[in-house]
Amino acid sequence: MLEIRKLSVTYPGQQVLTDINLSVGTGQRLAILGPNGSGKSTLLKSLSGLVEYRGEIKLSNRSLRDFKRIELAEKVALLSQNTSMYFSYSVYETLMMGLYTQLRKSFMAVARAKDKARVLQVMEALDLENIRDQELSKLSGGQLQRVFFARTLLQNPEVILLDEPNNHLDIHYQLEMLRYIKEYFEQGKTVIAVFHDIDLALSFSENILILKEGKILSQGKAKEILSREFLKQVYQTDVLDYMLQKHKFWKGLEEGER
Ligand SMILES: Nc1ncnc2c1ncn2[C@@H]1O[C@H](COP(=O)(O)OP(=O)(O)OP(=O)(O)O)[C@@H](O)[C@H]1O
Repeated sequence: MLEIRKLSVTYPGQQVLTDINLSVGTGQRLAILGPNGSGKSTLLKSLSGLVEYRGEIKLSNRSLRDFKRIELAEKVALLSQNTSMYFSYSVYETLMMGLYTQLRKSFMAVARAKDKARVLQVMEALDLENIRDQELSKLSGGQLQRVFFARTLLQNPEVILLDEPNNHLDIHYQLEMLRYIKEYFEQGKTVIAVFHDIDLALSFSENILILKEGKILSQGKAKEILSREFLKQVYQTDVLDYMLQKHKFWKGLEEGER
């Protein structure tokens, strides 16, 4: 169980999150939506101990502040937008690093055959074998995103935080990633993900949280909280009208117009 009470974050000269209260049960999935700059990434960063915060964050009844850095890395993994620090490593090396927290637990400080087999399995699932020896600096945006997603999976944490996991991915990989995340859910992992694409967010989870200007505007089941007026208020645009226009195009395809 992840419990957040009166969480506030201030960057120099700017309060970014204010009085966030939230509980996410073990094995639950939660989609976070909200306009640019509303504090979504900052919320994920505070849950992974990367920013200073006021208030309290508890994981399994223990304050995040009481975890040692490496202990927290074993429990919480963040797939973030900022991944440039690994650029001189190969795909395979990066994925092996994802296993680091697991290897620490074993008596041997080297990867066991079982661990290497897991890396190979995840590489295969995410179509990464053909680029296993390439440096990260030479990959496309979508390949990179898959590498970092694979690395997050290999960390095998209790809580997975995904910041726009569908970024750079074509439709095939977006759906593959959703499938993978669902498998995680079935294994009792808590997954919290930030989305800009509302459709993808809804495919990911019926539980949603809407942030605006650093505050929780609403939280609950999508069917209960999303309305035309509410979405207009969140995004300052008629989201429903846009969705219906899109739908007409697909309906036309289905009905053999093209
Ligand atoms: N390291 C930082 N130092 C100072 N201000 C920051 C920092 N990171 C983010 N901010 C500011 O905090 C606010 C919230 O940023 P955050 O990245 O959390 O929003 P977001 O909802 O994830 O945005 P987006 O949808 O554009 O990714 C923004 O005004 C941003 O400029």
